[in-house]
Amino acid sequence: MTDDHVVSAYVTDAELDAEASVRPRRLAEFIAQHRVRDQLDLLLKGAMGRGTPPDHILLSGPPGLGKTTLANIVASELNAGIRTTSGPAIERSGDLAAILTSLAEGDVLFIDEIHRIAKPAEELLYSAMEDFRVDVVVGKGPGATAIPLDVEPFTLVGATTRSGLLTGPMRDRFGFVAHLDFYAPADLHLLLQRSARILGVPITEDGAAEIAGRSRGTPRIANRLLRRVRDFAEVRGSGVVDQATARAALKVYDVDERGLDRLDRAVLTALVDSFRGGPVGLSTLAVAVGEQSDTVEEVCEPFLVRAGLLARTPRGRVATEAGWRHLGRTPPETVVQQPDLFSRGVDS
Ligand SMILES: Nc1ncnc2c1ncn2[C@@H]1O[C@H](COP(=O)(O)OP(=O)(O)OP(=O)(O)O)[C@@H](O)[C@H]1O
Repeated sequence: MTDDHVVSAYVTDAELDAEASVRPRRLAEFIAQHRVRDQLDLLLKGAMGRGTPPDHILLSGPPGLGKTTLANIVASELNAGIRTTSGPAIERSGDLAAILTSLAEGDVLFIDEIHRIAKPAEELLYSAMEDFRVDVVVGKGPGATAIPLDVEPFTLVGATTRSGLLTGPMRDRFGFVAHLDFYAPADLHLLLQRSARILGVPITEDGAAEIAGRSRGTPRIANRLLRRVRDFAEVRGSGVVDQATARAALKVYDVDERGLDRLDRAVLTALVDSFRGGPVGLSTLAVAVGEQSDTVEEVCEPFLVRAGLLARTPRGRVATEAGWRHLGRTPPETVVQQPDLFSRGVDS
């Protein structure tokens, strides 16, 4: 899914070049996620020492946290070539066989959204991953023949936002599985300073902190907000990204101090003001804010739930205590308590 709102974790095609300019190329430049970085470092160095390709690698986690970046880093660290494709792009097993048989020894094959690969292609991938060979079936019915083809030893890097949708046999074939988690504000602060340095944007400590706190734990959003604040600083300010500039710029884009945008706040406000905090059904809530149920469910709710501002209960959506307080209201005594997953600083 792609959409263009400023705090979306998804990338638009128009942004790809802007993203590429700040994308880390080596493991040492990859900010935070220390556990994953350490484990990958060992895996890659071990394999390089032995002169064999490392185990296949599965990266899971929400969009915008660095899976594509890590896949490219794996290839650079191994001094290997990389071929990139995605699950939905592989419609027939023949498409995948063509890619696999054209790989050079030691290449990295990166398959994004690997949970969306078609079943016949997935089965072909099993033998390629395990035995470095594929059986390509030629013809149909009783006359069909399987032609075995060799595949050069390679490393598959699979990325998925929905690891629960991967089949057991697929998951079992990855020797290394890593989960990327949301970034703590302190890590996004470092990331923003690095990006600002690369882009030649002067940024102050409090400017970086202001943007980091509004970035929903997601590097992609942090980098996007930095680009928007830079525009504001250059057009209406002195060119320096400081706290006041960041606040003024993000007000223009309707991103509040927790990273909620206009629609997120509309949902929360409707829940609190029109339904006394809920519970209320999704479709009723969607009508109240004049949006499709899908948009509320897929675009707003995942963040509101993760930020501990809204809870999904069997009886409907409810505003949590933090949700009431975020809008500056006093919650009723019976309100749902919900942990705030963002401010805990996961995995660092
Ligand atoms: N740890 C990190 N350090 C520095 N920059 C990062 C880090 N993680 C992500 N980024 C930056 O954030 C942007 C998004 O990262 P990336 O494209 O790798 O995310 P993704 O998880 O593959 O997202 P998607 O699932 O949408 O493909 C990139 O511009 C990348 O440079």
